[in-house]
Amino acid sequence: MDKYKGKKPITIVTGCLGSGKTTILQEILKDDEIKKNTAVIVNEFGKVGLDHHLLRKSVERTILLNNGCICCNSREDLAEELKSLLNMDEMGVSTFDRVIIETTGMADPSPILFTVLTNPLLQHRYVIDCVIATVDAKNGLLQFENNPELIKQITVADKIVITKTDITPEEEIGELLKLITDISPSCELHRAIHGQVEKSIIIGNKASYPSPLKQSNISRDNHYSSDIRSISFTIKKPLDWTAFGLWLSMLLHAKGEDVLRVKGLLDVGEKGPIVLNGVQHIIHPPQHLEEWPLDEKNSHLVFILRSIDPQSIERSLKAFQTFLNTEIELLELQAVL
Ligand SMILES: Nc1nc2c(ncn2[C@@H]2O[C@H](COP(=O)(O)OP(=O)(O)OP(=O)(O)O)[C@@H](O)[C@H]2O)c(=O)[nH]1
Repeated sequence: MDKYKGKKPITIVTGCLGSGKTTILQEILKDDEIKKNTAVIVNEFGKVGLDHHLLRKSVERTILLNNGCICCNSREDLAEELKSLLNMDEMGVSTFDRVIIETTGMADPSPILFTVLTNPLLQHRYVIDCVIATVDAKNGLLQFENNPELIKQITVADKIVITKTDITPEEEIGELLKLITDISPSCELHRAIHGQVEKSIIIGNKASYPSPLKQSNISRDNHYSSDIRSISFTIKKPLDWTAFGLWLSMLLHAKGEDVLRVKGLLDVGEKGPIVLNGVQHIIHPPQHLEEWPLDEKNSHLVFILRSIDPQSIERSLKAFQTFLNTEIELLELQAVL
């Protein structure tokens, strides 16, 4: 990759919770050439990241950073992973041409840029190729109101991909596009339905980052809104999917706006699990996987909540577990701030 002067390009994919980052990566990584030459770093809240299981199906070289949020604290873990990838590449153990970093939905991506641009070794060996922000057409207007990090993501991004245009009226998309271009008049705009994008949007950009304007956004102390918590569960036995659907509908009916994200890999007694995916009031059509992405077959369920006591979710789930015909165990309770 001469145009990068021997440096390995990094693409950062950011975007609000559930805005379609993993879906785009899964699509891109179907390309054999990209799959072979790409290392993926995924940052998720909590111990039970689910996205990396799904991405690992595409690329073996998928690393989960779950020690807090990639956007805050020290980014030493990210720096260490990037160095260790270089070591493996040099030893020929696992070679790669490019890194894709998927941030959490809550992330301000600028500390990632800061890490790469200020660490002497990383600066010498990597180049930030491009920052892509996904914006959910269906939830975007609401997310603009409630999620300050979306504005940071948009201001830092070189390219914005509007997702879920298939389920959003054109007028809403128009309103959203206007907001985005008001915030970032020079960004490139693209649309994606179910992750289908031109691969050149993600791969093969020119190493133009950072522009002086965007560099001024880079700081370490940006943070996301407080009162956000995550809670995750393991579920030991197959659960009753219909009863679970009922429980979840009740929860979202009562509190949907503050259930920022729900994700699950659920054993419902079939050969493979169901991937559950919800953003606020919207539950996307569950995906039935042919097989489990890992040897371990326990169900996992993760909630990211705003202004909701996570333990109330635990109490409610446990009270309902007889109907779910299973046993729910708390895996982790994380105060994000
Ligand atoms: N209808 C529709 N659904 C989509 C589209 N893109 C993604 N989805 C669905 O939206 C849900 C969330 O997508 P993900 O790719 O997991 O979102 P994410 O940004 O990686 O989520 P986090 O990592 O939790 O922030 C999934 O159920 C996807 O299938 C789209 O263009 N149209």
